[in-house]
Amino acid sequence: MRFAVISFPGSNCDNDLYYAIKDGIRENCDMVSSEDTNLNMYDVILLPGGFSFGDYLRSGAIASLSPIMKSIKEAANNGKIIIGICNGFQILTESHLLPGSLIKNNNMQFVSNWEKLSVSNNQTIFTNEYKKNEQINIPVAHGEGHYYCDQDTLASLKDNHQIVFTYNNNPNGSISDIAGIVNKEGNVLGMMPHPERAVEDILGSKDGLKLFKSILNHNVRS
Ligand SMILES: NC(=O)CC[C@H](N)C(=O)O
Repeated sequence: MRFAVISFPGSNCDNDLYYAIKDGIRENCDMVSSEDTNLNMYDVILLPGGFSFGDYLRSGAIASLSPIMKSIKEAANNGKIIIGICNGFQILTESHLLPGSLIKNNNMQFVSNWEKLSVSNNQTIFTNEYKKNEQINIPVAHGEGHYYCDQDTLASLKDNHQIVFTYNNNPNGSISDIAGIVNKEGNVLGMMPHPERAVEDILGSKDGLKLFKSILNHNVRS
């Protein structure tokens, strides 16, 4: 599989993500600028964490207007695999590739901690290596990580099993403890915690590695 990590001005987790793919699961990976427009050669597109465009306006709002976003939307509609982590999740909601939005943490503070997550849905492209309700340790680092959506959207997320990860000790006020969701079709994942920072024991956990390994079980040609 060919992976692309999209680098936006202000991304700061792009190298970590590149490392997780190259060294963690030993797959082909390129760094692609958000100013580029062609993603045809890639099977998996990764939007990293960081502070794209300084988080001005709202986190992810300006990045969602980048030249690369047209190709990302096309790729998503064609069923390619897309993952947005932290700022990447914010960019995906701002681009309406995922429902809802990320707003300021309830305590109005930046939170940087290890969090216990539950894998609420292990039947996805991203979680098939985990057990159902497996407890995993993944770090968070965000100021605008409170996932918010209206009640109809929440009901539809639940009905369609789109809630993939939940927090055991909600650090930001997210509705229904949501830490990560997929789109209805199941090919786009957004999550606030950082699996790419948990890919080897020396980092404190390698619970994030199974997320990237899960993708390899998906037949891209099917
Ligand atoms: N680590 C990150 O991606 C930070 C996300 C975002 N800029 C926030 O603080 O909410």
